[in-house]
Amino acid sequence: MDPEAHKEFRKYTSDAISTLSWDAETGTHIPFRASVSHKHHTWAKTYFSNPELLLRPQSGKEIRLIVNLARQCGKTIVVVGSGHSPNNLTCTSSWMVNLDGFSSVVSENDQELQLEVEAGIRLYQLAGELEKRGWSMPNLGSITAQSIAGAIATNTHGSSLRHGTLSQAVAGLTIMLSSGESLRCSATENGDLYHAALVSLGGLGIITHIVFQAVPAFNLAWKQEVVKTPQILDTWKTDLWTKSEFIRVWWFPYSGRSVVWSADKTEEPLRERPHSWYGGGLGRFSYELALYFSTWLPWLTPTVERYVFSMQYRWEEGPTGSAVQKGHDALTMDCLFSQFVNEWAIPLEKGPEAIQRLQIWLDGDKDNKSGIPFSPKGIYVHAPIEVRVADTTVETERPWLDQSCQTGPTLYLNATLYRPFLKNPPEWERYYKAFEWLMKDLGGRPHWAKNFISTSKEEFWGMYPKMKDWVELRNAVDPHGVFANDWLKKNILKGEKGTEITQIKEQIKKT
Ligand SMILES: Cc1cc2nc3c(=O)[nH]c(=O)nc-3n(C[C@H](O)[C@H](O)[C@H](O)COP(=O)(O)OP(=O)(O)OC[C@H]3O[C@@H](n4cnc5c(N)ncnc54)[C@H](O)[C@@H]3O)c2cc1C
Ligand SMILES: O=C1O[C@H](CO)C(O)=C1O
Repeated sequence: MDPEAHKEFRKYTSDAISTLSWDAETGTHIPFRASVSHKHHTWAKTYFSNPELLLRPQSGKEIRLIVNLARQCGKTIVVVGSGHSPNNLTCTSSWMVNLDGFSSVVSENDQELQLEVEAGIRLYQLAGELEKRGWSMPNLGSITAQSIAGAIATNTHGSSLRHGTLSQAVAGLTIMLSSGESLRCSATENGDLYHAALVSLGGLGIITHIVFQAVPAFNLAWKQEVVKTPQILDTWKTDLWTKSEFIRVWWFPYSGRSVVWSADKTEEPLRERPHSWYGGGLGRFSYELALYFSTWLPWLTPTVERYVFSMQYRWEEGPTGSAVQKGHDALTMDCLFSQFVNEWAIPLEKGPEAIQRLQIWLDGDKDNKSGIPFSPKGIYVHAPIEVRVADTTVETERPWLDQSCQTGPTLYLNATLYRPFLKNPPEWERYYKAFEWLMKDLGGRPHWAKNFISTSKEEFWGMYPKMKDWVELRNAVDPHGVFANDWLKKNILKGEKGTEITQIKEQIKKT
């Protein structure tokens, strides 16, 4: 941007901030945290964007001020939680809002074990607030860095056939629409908006409050064991997914082995997880370095993965670690460093076929027994492929954009590819194209937050029976398109047009 244009731009946006912070009711300026032309990137540094303004409101009044001004000035708003979505869902050149400063507990209901919180609260903060009260989150994914609103907006899940996705623990929410109006929603109040907003993709408004349904605090006794992968397939329909409350499987396609992690609630005393040099900084750095070299010598990848597997776990079958930890500590893990993650939800019963066909493909796919119409030649992948489940057989209405299987329990296959020192792995797009072809062949739908690369707007409309309802409701509650952000326009919204941007001062005087 040339110096004159940049000077003009800074004046325009400093006007915006001074206008933004003016509170007509009190005739004073609200102290406002805003930064001009912010540099945003996702956690994994997979995507970058340059929002014109990053605004960090600390109160509901400030949030309403921002929404009203954005509407009046034809700006779009993208709310960013902790920016952990690996795709470009939170990228924008317009206004970005972050609620890290809007993260307090509002009220609690001891009888119902419910906590109402401001929506910027991070999961680890929420876990701490619940623990103070002797409560816990019923289920969790791999980390707790996300904001609660951000985690549910893309339908974050854990791995248990006795729990659904995290959205299932949301008993109610309050959403501020582009009109500036706030609506409380639940299964019995504004039910349609509630089911649309439970997986909102940031497209309906700013979720300002969430009523979280907790459970009594619990500790988990967990163990992990190395098994030959065929054993996973043999026990798929018997007790693999039912023998414990929480179960996740890490599949190592070059080792012929998988690790089964299982956990159940316990009264036993806490017992720390085993430490090894491999699990610390040195092990993590040595893995990243080895993967970096394998980006130059891809054929080395299987050897690296087998070495890392034997260091991290063990080669022969059998137990490889156990502990007793608080629920939210046991369920989370170190997800290492920058990565692409391409995760799809398919019907649980299709799991063995998915794993067998992908393994055949990765082994070279002689005679094209996998049925995947792309060559695996020269493609080497990283491990593990995460194999996780959710109980999506609940009778109550599901979130409209819930990517889980609608007719029974769901399997999630997560094809993680690491980016050692931010370097993309070779042939990653060819791998993902083949993986996604297989997932679609098995009736799958991609995780909204992750790095899917070959699903069109038309395909999404075919995948989701409630998509038309969701878009119609979205357009009805946001006629000005304040929350019709770039990602939604590219992936979901048909024929959406943004509004013209006019001068902020003149705009405010008129209203
Ligand atoms: C290391 C790592 C581990 C992960 N583990 C798992 C896992 O185990 N299981 C799983 O399913 N996913 C997992 N994820 C994905 C992650 O849970 C989701 O991407 C989640 O959406 C990120 O939450 P966030 O707060 O960072 O939201 P962001 O990525 O910042 O935003 C996500 C969406 O939420 C919207 N949003 C945020 N706040 C609000 C608000 N207040 N009102 C309205 N919209 C809002 C944003 O606009 C955006 O559309 C993982 C990601 C990483 C990087
Ligand atoms: O998106 C995700 O990243 C981690 C894997 O590293 C995980 O479990 C996800 O889900």
